[in-house]
Amino acid sequence: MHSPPPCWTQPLPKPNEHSSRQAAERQQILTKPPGSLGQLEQLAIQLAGLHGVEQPTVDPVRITVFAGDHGVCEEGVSAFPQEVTAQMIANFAGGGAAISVLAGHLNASLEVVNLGTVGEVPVLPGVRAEQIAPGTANLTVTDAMTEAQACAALASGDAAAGRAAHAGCRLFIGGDMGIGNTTSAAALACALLSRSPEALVGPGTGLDTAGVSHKSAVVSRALKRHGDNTDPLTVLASLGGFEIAALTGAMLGCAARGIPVLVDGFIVSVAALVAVRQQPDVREWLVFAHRSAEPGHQAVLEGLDAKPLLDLGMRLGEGSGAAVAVPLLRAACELHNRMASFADAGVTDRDQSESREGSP
Ligand SMILES: Cc1cc2ncn([C@H]3O[C@H](COP(=O)(O)O)[C@@H](O)[C@H]3O)c2cc1C
Ligand SMILES: O=C(O)c1cccnc1
Repeated sequence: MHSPPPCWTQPLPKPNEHSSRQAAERQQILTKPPGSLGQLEQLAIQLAGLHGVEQPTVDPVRITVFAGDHGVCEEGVSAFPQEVTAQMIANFAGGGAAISVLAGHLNASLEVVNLGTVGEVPVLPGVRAEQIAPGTANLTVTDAMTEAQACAALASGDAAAGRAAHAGCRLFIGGDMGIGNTTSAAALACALLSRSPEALVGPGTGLDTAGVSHKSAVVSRALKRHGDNTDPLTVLASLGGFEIAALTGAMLGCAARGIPVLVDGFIVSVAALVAVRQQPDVREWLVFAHRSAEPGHQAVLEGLDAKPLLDLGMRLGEGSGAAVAVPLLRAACELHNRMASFADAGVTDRDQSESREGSP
């Protein structure tokens, strides 16, 4: 009997309202016009509530990249061949991938979880072999995963959240690697948001216009086969991927353990959408890092009522867009924790001057 990890159904913790209130009050006494640090103020207050402290920090940061292959690649939906998934796992371990460089630059710990690739992956440092199958099934023909496989992937993600908690991490970034996964993510988003493939399918790694049309038709066939079921586990198993399901499990697992998640681009946001449909309370634990250039991302962000911090035209995945936003979260915390108050710095506050002006 396979079942999803406990975070799939158990109540998730709420942010600590007392700490957010304390942090909001602190923002009012720092030596700046109230609100002048814009979104950085809201970020510090949100992180304070999530960590249950007046003065939050996001370090140490954990980045976990989940990798898996997609059976739908046999429909010709990616500009790149499927063997790239396994090759990139080796590149993550070797330090040459974008996310490897960013993790080193940020002093964040990086782990890679291989959930199953067509190409063989040797034993590599930093790569966990958690093979479910050598890839999902072709989702135009049959369910991408059995429910047992989807549950195994959710559990892998939850276990990654558990390792991050055990290591004392205060911020989690999930990344994706899987050639063909923009097709799976678009199909999931169409099913959950009741949108047409034409609205959500994009070029992924670089399809031309004809390629995008073909990919839309592939997603249409998948949706026809799937039907109108919107149960999150059913949709995930039918149209998802191992790495997408693991990302969903990781986000729920992080919320369950009180770890905020910095959400990357299109793929990770779709995994977040699945998580939110299952457990709406997970939403409060998510900070959205960037808007991907993959056109479907905007609709997914709207479905999550999310306003991302950055819009850099990035469309890589791997957790790279989230990694790039880490310095903003660090800056928000540093400013919040280290700026002087009006009283401590001997700077006249607005109310003080008003009361002086008002006095006879
Ligand atoms: C060298 C390389 C590195 C990547 N790193 C992330 N992706 C990203 O692109 C893929 C999704 O796009 P599509 O659906 O068009 O295949 C995923 O593997 C995603 O992680 C990469 C893609 C390539 C080619
Ligand atoms: O935004 C993403 O996550 C993305 C976009 C294109 C290709 N891979 C990932």
